[in-house]
Amino acid sequence: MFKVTEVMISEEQLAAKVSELAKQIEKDFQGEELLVVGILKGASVFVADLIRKINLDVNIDFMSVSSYGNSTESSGTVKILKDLDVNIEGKNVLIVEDIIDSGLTLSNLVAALETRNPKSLKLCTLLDKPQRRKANIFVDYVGFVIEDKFIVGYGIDYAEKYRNLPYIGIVGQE
Ligand SMILES: O=P(O)(O)OC[C@H]1O[C@H](OP(=O)(O)OP(=O)(O)O)[C@H](O)[C@@H]1O
Ligand code: HPA
Repeated sequence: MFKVTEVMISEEQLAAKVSELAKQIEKDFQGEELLVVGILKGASVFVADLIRKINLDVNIDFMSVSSYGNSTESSGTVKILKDLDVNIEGKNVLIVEDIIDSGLTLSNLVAALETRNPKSLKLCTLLDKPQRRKANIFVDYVGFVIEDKFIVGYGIDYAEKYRNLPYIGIVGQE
């Protein structure tokens, strides 16, 4: 039976990091407009907290993409299940993810969005698991670099469960 066996990142630590990331983003985009794009469903909680700490002219949108079929393929195309509502040509775009693992989702998504000619395209992730990386991507804003443990909470699921936990927990065998 799988259960959440340990807290990896507390609610307080998450809140402090979200504020810190928001301040960096605010500084980098002073005087600019910003389109924040949350990747469903995992990033929904993080993006909701993050935008409320960014004191800039911010618009938000969401995308839903399917997981890559073949995990050994790093240059495939991402299947877009829900596209952006707006045209990003000439806009500053910040993609917000909950976690980067192999990096395949994000690298394929970046390749797809670059063809639409945004003014800038930056990446933000709450969690980064570099040990599992298969695609080489540069991430502009990283919350926490974590070890290779299966985690849940704060939007992140295990079989669609635990997204509503207010902290990041480790899933283990009971
Ligand atoms: O770096 P990668 O190995 O590509 O993995 C990261 C992706 O996996 C998770 O999404 P998931 O497909 O589980 O969908 P969800 O956000 O709806 O839970 C996460 O939200 C990232 O989008
Ligand atoms: O550790 C994880 N937990 C849940 N979903 C994930 N998707 C990539 N890594 C993870």
